[in-house]
Amino acid sequence: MRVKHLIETVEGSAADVSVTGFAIDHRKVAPGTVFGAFKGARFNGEDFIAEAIASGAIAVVAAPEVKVEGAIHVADAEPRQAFARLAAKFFAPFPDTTVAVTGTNGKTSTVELTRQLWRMAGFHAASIGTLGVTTADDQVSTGLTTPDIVTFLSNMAGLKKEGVTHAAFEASSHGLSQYRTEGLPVRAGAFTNLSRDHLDYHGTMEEYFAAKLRLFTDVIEPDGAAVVWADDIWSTKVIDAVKARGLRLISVGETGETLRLLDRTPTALGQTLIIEVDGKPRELKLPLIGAYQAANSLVAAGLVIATGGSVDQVFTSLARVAPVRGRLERAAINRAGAPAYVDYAHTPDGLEAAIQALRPHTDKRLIVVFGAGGDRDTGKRPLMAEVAARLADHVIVTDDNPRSEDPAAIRRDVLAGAPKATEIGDRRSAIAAAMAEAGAGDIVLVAGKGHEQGQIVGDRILPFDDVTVVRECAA
Ligand SMILES: CC(=O)N[C@H]1[C@@H](OP(=O)(O)OP(=O)(O)OC[C@H]2O[C@@H](n3ccc(=O)[nH]c3=O)[C@H](O)[C@@H]2O)O[C@H](CO)[C@@H](O)[C@@H]1O[C@H](C)C(=O)N[C@@H](C)C(=O)N[C@H](CCC(=O)O)C(=O)O
Ligand SMILES: Nc1ncnc2c1ncn2[C@@H]1O[C@H](COP(=O)(O)OP(=O)(O)OP(=O)(O)O)[C@@H](O)[C@H]1O
Ligand SMILES: N[C@H](CCC[C@H](N)C(=O)O)C(=O)O
Ligand SMILES: [Mg+2]
Repeated sequence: MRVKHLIETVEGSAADVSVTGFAIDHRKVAPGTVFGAFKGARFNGEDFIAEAIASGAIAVVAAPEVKVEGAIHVADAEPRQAFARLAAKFFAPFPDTTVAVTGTNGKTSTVELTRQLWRMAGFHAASIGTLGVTTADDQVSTGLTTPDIVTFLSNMAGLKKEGVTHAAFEASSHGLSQYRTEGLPVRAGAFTNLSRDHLDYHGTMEEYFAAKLRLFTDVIEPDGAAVVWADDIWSTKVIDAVKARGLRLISVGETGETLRLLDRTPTALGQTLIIEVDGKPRELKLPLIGAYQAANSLVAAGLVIATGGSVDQVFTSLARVAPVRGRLERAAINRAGAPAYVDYAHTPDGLEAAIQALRPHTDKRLIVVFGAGGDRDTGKRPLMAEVAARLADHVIVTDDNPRSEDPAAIRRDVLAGAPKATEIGDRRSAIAAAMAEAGAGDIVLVAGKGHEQGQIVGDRILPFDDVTVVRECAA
């Protein structure tokens, strides 16, 4: 591709130069690369412009006031957004039908369920998010929920080349505020919920919400659709923005209008839902437990309907969905017969949802093991503990990715919200204690890490998998 096909304003010989790729890290620049120079949390990409040009960058996307010598300066007050638009032109084409999911909790679950529903409808479908890039025959981890813009767009283009026609991706608030998932046409977007998380980054709930709202005000195509979980306290604001923009609205939940949840009855391995569609009640036997999984299933159903799926087909498929890795995953049953579940709950609201999901499945004790991550919102720590102390019978506080922080100090922050909890720093010992304690009829919940395969201590990732450890402790 030549420069003139990307940047119309360039004239003369520069317009005929070949563009070979895009990079936001100067160390990845090769001859012919377009370099994006952005101010970040740790570095200022503008400091690397000269080095990028020396390595062969032919154009630099940067703020207007920045000095660029020896390459084309694509000046924009929002350089990350301008870079996303250009990179998308370079990497296109993408899967024809692309949808995004935002919200504090439920993004991974919803994109994965959407992928499954599309697949059951006969489409070649994929999802991108915390679990990596998932297709019917492959799962490749990317490390972050929304990887950087270059990885994101090249992954999407790669999926198209593999024949994927339908893709659902997670739009995290970090990703949205850094324009990490932009540039390609988004046919529909979904909002799952908003509750406390990531205030270390966003500062206030209002700012955090504003980052998520951009999906609806800026990112979805003007003639696209929005699926909104209607029962959250922030949902009205999302619905107002969707209506103001003239997007097609699909609302789901007890107060939803498109798919209205009338009743929910837990069963041994799932739940029976009564959902009103077009004025008529329909029964659905969902093979997943917990109110939160019913919510995510309905949002996924909304996305499939928003992109042309039939209601009948969606309902038939929902009865056959497979569990999502690390979300209320039944990992083992101990010698006394107590089941142990692994769940990715890592916010106060998520922990509440996970415990509430399991409550109907025991009339005895519920033992919860959890911790809080280092280098993340510290304010959520005591709040998670308060939830656990209020809703569980025994709380064991342990470590969960301390990262650069002192694990004992993190535990102290957590324990402030649950003074009666047991403290066992080592995660394996904490899980072992819970598994040893659980008697017949009890339930163990190991929360916080879900699918994760490592414990991040300092800058090392030590292999650790909650499901494996639970199984070892049950044996
Ligand atoms: C706070 C945050 O979100 N940081 C992310 C962000 O970094 P940044 O833009 O602030 O980058 P920076 O490191 O300060 O560098 C600034 C610029 O200089 C460039 N640079 C830097 C150094 C150098 O030698 N040369 C160079 O060119 C960088 O490539 C960058 O463009 O952009 C980077 C690349 O896109 C990400 O890797 C990085 O994620 C860090 C590692 C991270 O931990 N992010 C977490 C908090 C995160 O984003 N999590 C959410 C999950 C949220 C959820 O689902 O709950 C996610 O979407 O994964
Ligand atoms: N709809 C929901 N309402 C409340 N809690 C939920 C909901 N969906 C999921 N959760 C809780 O959040 C946890 C994480 O779910 P999931 O991975 O789907 O969310 P996510 O938004 O992708 O999270 P992340 O921000 O880490 O990417 C679950 O294990 C569960 O405890
Ligand atoms: N996407 C979330 C996941 C948190 C998972 C938990 N295990 C932790 O490390 O805090 C984050 O990066 O904040
Ligand atoms: Mg996720």
